[in-house]
Amino acid sequence: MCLSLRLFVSAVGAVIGVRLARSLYRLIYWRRFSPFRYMPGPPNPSWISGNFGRITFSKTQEWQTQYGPTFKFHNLLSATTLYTIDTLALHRIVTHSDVYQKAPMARFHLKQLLGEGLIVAEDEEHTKLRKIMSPAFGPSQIHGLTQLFVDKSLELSDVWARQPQDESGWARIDVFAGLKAMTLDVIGLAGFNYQFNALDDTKEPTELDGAFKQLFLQTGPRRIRTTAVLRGRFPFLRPLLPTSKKLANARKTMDRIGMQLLQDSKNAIESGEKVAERRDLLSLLVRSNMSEDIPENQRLSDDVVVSQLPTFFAAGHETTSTATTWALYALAVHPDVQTTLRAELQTMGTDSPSLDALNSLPYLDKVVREVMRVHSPVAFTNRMAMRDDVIPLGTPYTDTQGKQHDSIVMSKGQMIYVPVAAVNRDPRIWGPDATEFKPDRWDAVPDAANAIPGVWSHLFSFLGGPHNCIGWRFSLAEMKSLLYTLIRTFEFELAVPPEAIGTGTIAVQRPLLVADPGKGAQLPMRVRRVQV
Ligand code: HEM
Repeated sequence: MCLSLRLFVSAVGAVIGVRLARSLYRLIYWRRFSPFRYMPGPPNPSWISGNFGRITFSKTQEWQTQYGPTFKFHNLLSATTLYTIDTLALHRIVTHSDVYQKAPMARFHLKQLLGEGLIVAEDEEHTKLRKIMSPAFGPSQIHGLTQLFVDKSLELSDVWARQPQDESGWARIDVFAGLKAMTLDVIGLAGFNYQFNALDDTKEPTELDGAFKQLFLQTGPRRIRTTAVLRGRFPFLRPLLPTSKKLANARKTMDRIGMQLLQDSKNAIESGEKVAERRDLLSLLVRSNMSEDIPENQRLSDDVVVSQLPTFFAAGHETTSTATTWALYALAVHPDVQTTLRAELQTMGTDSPSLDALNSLPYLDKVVREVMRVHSPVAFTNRMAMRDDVIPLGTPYTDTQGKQHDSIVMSKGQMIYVPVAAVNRDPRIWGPDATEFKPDRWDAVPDAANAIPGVWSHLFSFLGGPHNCIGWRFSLAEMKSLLYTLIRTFEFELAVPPEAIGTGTIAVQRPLLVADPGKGAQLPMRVRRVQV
């Protein structure tokens, strides 16, 4: 072996040795000295996988009943993870974004997919991006986009009306697929003035659609997935384990098309012609970035602007289609609510309501809030402590030695599971019927709900603090437009028993068939035109 190769192998060996020693030290530390060692929580079934893979909503509910609102579980490689639905603790976690951030491993994976988007930025970079992007998501912008939301909802209802029907007029439709196509078309046009044409089955999928699908493919050969996990977990392995070729090609296509779209937006803005017509988020972002309010040295580079496209795509499209799918599920399971909602919507004499008109419908508003509470589309997120801290607790926990704690001592590196859906369904806040779908509960919001540190409606669905969902107004306007159009036009029933519908274990809670999860997200429904 030549000298340089020997030196290289020794250097890699030394790095691996140091990393392993550090991991071992951390493990011994967590086991013997961590403030978490006496925190209650489920037993660790495996040193390698911990409780990972078993963490479903119902499992965490079981643990909550057994161990209380604050407990620990074990993640991969037995990493201790804090679980808490204590609203005082969650307030500190989401509002102190200098201390509690997405873990480096999560950010690494997100960056691989999305580039330098808002969702991966932290600290000053995040503040800067958020300041430039916020105007694109403000109330007047969303008013302007509502016509697009309604037009696309009408297009979806035309597609559904054309589906084959039985003799009573019922069609069997996977509503999730239709809603996904609709929200894809919307995010293309509203996000970056791009026609995906997903609702038009006479058109071939676009090149950008293909690139995004490739990028966000959940599955892939086991070797590729394992490599991705190793690259995320052990940064020093990254130069030795290259990313998948398909992923790299998809990113290249996306960046190339993104640059073209950005150039189009810049040309339109500079020529001054279409400024008033261009309402897409990208054009607004470009305009905001060029405005005099933003000092030259604070402006975003083209690469960073283009990186926001996959972020809009990832964060803004399946979340809203998932939420609306669950709304149709809830309305099918509660036909009385569906009938009351339809009666309210039919009082409006137009197919094309404005956002103000949609917002003036009180029952629609209650239904949307209740869907976002019971069927929170993002069930959880994660944070890591970037430095030592103490988290106050509203409800103290008793450790396994019988000692009571009114705060949690956090060490740098401590992982936290932020249980969004569990907070929205906490019986201590919403009462014993917390898991039931009852839109009328919004006539009298319980006082305890005021403590939920969420940006919207006493709910945690869009999170709170500096990283709250920037697209919450966008999403609610789109969802209301969809429900307005679809419920006025069609009746909905489930095509399978409610127990046959489940959810996966990933953060976005898509519906799937319990008997056939391999087929992916779907919600088969019976749909027919409203009988007059
Ligand atoms: C029902 C629909 C939606 C739900 C439930 C939802 C939920 C969330 C949640 C929980 C977060 C915080 C994630 C975290 O920090 O760990 C988030 C962040 C974000 N969402 Fe949404 N979202 C929805 C729709 C949208 C839409 C329509 C867009 C854009 C068009 C969008 C764009 C974003 C972005 C860019 C972030 C990152 C914000 C930041 O870190 O400052 N979301 N969303």
